[in-house]
Amino acid sequence: MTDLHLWLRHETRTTERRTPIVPSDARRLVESGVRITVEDSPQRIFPRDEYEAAGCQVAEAGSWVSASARAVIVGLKELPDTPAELTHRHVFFGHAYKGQPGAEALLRRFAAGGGALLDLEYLVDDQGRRLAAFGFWAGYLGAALAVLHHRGALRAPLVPTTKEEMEAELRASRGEVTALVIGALGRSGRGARVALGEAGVEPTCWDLAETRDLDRPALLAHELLVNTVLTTSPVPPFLTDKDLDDPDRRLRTLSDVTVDVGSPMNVLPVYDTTTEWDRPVRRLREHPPLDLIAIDNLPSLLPREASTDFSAALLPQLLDFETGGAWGRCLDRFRRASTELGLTEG
Ligand SMILES: NC(=O)c1ccc[n+]([C@@H]2O[C@H](COP(=O)([O-])OP(=O)(O)OC[C@H]3O[C@@H](n4cnc5c(N)ncnc54)[C@H](O)[C@@H]3O)[C@@H](O)[C@H]2O)c1
Repeated sequence: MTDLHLWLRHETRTTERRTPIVPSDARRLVESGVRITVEDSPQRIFPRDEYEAAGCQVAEAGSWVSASARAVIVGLKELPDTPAELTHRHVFFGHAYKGQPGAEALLRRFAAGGGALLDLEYLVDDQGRRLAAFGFWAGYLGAALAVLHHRGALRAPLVPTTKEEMEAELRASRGEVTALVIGALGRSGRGARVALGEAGVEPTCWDLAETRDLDRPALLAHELLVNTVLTTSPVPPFLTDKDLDDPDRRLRTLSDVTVDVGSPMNVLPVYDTTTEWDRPVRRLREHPPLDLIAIDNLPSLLPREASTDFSAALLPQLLDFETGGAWGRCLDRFRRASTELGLTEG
């Protein structure tokens, strides 16, 4: 028997239809003695009935603020701006350790309330490998949208779809295109290669070895670039404004899956705002044209597939919540970030 009480919160972003725990995995947790409360959420891809049938209790959207202190609040994306003091342990993607905009403010809220961020991005094994990630589907969609746009076949606004529908669109699209995937050996890179393959495109694949001494003319000679790198220390940018102004540039479509906008790790400091589902493409240059796709919630476009894979990876970690070393590492990372900001004593 465990004392663990997980509280699955509603996501405030209206386009966020994913969930980190799908009903079938919620059932497994309940069967192992975990108590689960699920907030009602109009946009979540799995309906509340399926969670109820799995043995979860249902609560109102946003009611986590008054959940018992020992409940662990589980979500994916950003918290609402209130309350100012965060008292619970929160499991989600905080984007708070790379100096991102809003990072310090979030950590201050935890410091003020005595709560803790257990950031899913830092849930790693003892070799530092991520244990649960959406990367594959992010890369898949980043490349899929790019190739569809490049071929004049992208419809906006974007709406959530299924793998079968996306695959059919990719197969039906036509047109020669030279594509480069950077970060090709990672999860997103693999997804990008699969999507391009479905579109009949064989991309050039670069990873660490190929960017150590960056061949800029070779990069600019591709028509489509999908960036899927995950950097933990600053590296020289892959593209600068000067490259964008190069009249010989063949690059026409840039899909940045990494979207490290505003972070010192950003390898594409040639734009400063993401693009969104209603206007997924923004023109960065006219002569010659260069279009940008930089959407930071790509896997939400395939909410069922992305949630199911993510939840399957998270389940063993949740079953191991009280004893798992991975959560201890997450907590250590949070404490280190708070100490570095002078919010807590080291
Ligand atoms: N846009 C979205 O919706 C979305 C969703 C999920 C993940 N992401 C982001 O996608 C990125 C990739 O995630 P992942 O799960 O694929 O990570 P990953 O660790 O599986 O793969 C990253 C790859 O980048 C490579 N790499 C690192 N530095 C490089 C460099 N300087 N040059 C070339 N290659 C380099 C690594 O060797 C690795 O193969 C992350 O930044 C993640 O936050 C975005």
